[in-house]
Amino acid sequence: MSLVEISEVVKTFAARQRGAEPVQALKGVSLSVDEGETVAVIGESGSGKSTLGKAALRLLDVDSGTITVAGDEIGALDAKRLRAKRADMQVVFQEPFESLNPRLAIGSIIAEPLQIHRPDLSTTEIRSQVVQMLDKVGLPESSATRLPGELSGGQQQRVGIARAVITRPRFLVLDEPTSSLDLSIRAQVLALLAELQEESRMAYLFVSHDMHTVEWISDRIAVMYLGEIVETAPTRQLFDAPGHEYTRTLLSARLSADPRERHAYKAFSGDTTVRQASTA
Ligand SMILES: Nc1ncnc2c1ncn2[C@@H]1O[C@H](COP(=O)(O)OP(=O)(O)OP(=O)(O)O)[C@@H](O)[C@H]1O
Repeated sequence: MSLVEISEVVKTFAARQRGAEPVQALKGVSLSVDEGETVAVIGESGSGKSTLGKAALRLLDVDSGTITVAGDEIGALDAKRLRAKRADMQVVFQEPFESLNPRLAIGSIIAEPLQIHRPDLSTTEIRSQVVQMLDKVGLPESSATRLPGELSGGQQQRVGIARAVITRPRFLVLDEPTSSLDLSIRAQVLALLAELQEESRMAYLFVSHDMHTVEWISDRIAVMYLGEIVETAPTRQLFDAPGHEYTRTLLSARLSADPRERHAYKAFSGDTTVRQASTA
């Protein structure tokens, strides 16, 4: 059994506008992630990638299906056990600044998960772990007293990563963690994520629309289209010999979430469901 087992997950959202149809964001999605493995989820905007990432951590409840993380079916946990389980499964979002409290010093932000999950630790122990963590993510110790707004985007994302891994989770969801960063900084942050994974054997579910990023970081790739996984394959195999026609379109278009580039999909002529959707 894999560290993370997602099985037949269905999630429907009520329509955002009155009178519109509900959105079936996940239509029976199954996916597994092993210890030490990075599985990327790719697909165009609105295909359900973020919903899958959130469901995998029970940041939202699903309609049906099961998600097991390190032996616990997270949908079945009561509030107290779910809270404890959060030490084991964490998330890094796309916009570091939006996910950091602008009024808290960096040291306090990174310490917070430890204060919640490790009440046995003394203030001195927590402080020492925060200092070690700053070093590990490549930030100077002096940044502990700074506010998020005083750091660059890349440094802010290092803080987001430090906060996510300080409780030594076994499973990390990374939702476009480098999309808001400049290319050179992006490479550094990806290298940091790879290094952390190598040390701790964390399982990564890596949501992205950037083919270059996923080619570099992932072991396997799941391709999502309109709430379904249409193909899962080892990264090299997916790039060299994509099995599904939609994947081929994604690769040739070097998918962008930018709607102005959506016209690329008009060229797609895959199976009926996909063709109908791409021209809708
Ligand atoms: N809270 C919500 N209420 C209603 N609809 C939602 C909600 N969250 C997501 N959706 C819809 O569910 C579908 C999947 O959204 P999701 O954000 O998972 O896609 P995505 O592939 O991550 O897209 P992006 O790359 O733009 O982040 C979309 O049609 C979206 O509009």
